[in-house]
Amino acid sequence: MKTNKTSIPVALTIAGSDSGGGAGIQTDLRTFAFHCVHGTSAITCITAQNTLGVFRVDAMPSEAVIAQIRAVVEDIGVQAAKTGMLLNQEIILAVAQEVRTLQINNLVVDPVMVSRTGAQLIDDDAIQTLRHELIPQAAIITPNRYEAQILSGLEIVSLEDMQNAAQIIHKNLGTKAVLVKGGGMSGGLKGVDVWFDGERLEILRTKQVETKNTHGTGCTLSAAITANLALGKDLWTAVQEAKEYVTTALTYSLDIGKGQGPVGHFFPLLEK
Ligand SMILES: Nc1ncnc2c1ncn2[C@@H]1O[C@H](COP(=O)(O)OP(=O)(O)OP(=O)(O)O)[C@@H](O)[C@H]1O
Ligand SMILES: Cc1ncc(CO)c(N)n1
Repeated sequence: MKTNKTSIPVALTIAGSDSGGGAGIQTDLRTFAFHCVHGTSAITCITAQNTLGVFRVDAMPSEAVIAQIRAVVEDIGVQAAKTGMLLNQEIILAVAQEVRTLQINNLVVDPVMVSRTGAQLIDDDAIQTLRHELIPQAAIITPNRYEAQILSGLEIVSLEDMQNAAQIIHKNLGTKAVLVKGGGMSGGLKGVDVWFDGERLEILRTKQVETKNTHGTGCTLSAAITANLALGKDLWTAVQEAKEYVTTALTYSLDIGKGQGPVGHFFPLLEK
């Protein structure tokens, strides 16, 4: 039997491993697969994590992160890439240098700094390096409420605050577009995101999904944007379709573990 020689877009995720499979590398690769995009990865750290929390984090040596990125880009090539949990200043610097040297385009930076519950995940030096070295190379960054507060210097409680923060971040940080995510907002703003690209200020609204199982929403959203860019979609279309994807994944979220379960990606199969 002859094999089908399939040409397929390729995306790269530079992120941490989540042993519970709900966020990080695991959900990124799953998201790429459900977009029919071949997923490649550079692992930055290994978390011992489940639906209840993160119990241990081990960083990879920055040389190992560099080697993974080079192995993928120099042989296979990537149409788009995303960064997730980069953990420390040394890894952020290494990633920023590789992105520059290898001329990785269509870069989506999910600036994982603070969890949706408000806990800071990386130290202050690392935040400065993310801000000055990596974010200026991004096509889009996707901060949650708390990350947008750090990057803009604004306290964010209202939709107007989200809009102002998106504009300040765009002006000060040199990224092409900003999506401030509303998962950490209260009341009717949960699920409302704000987009700014220097010209258009848009509000992405969706129905609020009533579930405690929201683990991995941020990773899924940025991975879906990356997959859509790898497929050749423009940035705004990539974001709109990714927002629809994460909303559907939330409505199919998985009731596993004793805490916050992950969003569910199997809906295209379940809906058949
Ligand atoms: N209950 C909800 N209903 C609808 N949309 C939601 C809900 N919770 C989060 N979202 C959406 O999920 C996406 C991720 O946003 P969120 O603010 O949760 O990111 P995050 O904090 O980076 O996520 P994570 O928990 O993975 O770290 C956004 O599009 C947000 O609007
Ligand atoms: C590995 C990893 N990356 C990102 C997040 C943020 O959701 C997480 N909890 N774990």
